Amino acid sequence: MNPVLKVENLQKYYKTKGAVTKAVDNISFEVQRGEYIGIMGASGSGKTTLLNCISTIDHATAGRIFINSRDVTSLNEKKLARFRREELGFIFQNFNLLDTLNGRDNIALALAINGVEVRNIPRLIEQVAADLEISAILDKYPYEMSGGQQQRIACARAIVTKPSLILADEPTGALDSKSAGMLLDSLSLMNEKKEATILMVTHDAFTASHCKRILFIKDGKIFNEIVRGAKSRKLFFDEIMQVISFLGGDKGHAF
Ligand SMILES: Nc1ncnc2c1ncn2[C@@H]1O[C@H](COP(=O)(O)OP(=O)(O)OP(=O)(O)O)[C@@H](O)[C@H]1O
Repeated sequence: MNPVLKVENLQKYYKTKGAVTKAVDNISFEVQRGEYIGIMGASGSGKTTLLNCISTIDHATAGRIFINSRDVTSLNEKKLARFRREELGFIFQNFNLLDTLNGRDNIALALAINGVEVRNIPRLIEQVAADLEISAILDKYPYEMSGGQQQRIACARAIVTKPSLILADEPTGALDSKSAGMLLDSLSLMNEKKEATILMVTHDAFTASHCKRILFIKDGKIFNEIVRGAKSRKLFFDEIMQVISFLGGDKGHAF
């Protein structure tokens, strides 16, 4: 089966005042359907640049990115906008819910924008809410929800359109540890129950320990890769911390 994501010799250089920064320096990797992959690395290592290229928000300097076998580096802006809507789901650090809509309508909007028939929308929302165990908060407005609850609505919004790939940028960054735990449970449910393919950028070793595989980025290159396999989450966490200390991060907040 073709990978959901194939990154091939990706490079992204920034030129500022005569100097060139190689933010992404010849990175290649693949993500298979149903994977839950984390990207870790110190501040400035190139994680966000890599994610922005994959999410088609930024243009690569060289190399190719295939999502569901489509070369997104060759699509024009109009096709990209449609591609993003149909094939990608996004979870941001700051939730990005619309304040004037309740949870249900925030999720409904994603479906409506994708052209889903109005009569099918309530059923799809009930289903995703049951799967992610958020039925009780659907009628709340964002200001009535905790950060963790908002982020779980954002998860539902990201997955309800059945995207090929869900991209999460520091999804636990703005959450306290209890809310982060709830959100991580939602992501694991999405991955296990709905076979969602998730790529998540994070600084945090606890967050990363919920992934099945982690790529470590250093100076724009892949420095190391570790796979959870049959290991417990705790053992995987210890392994992540070992790589981090090798890379020079501190213990409390990973990098
Ligand atoms: N628009 C830009 N113009 C010039 N240089 C940039 C730009 N964006 C990022 N960079 C540089 O590219 C490198 C990688 O930055 P990037 O934001 O991808 O790192 P990161 O790993 O996501 O860091 P952080 O964890 O702090 O968000 C850094 O050296 C950064 O200064």
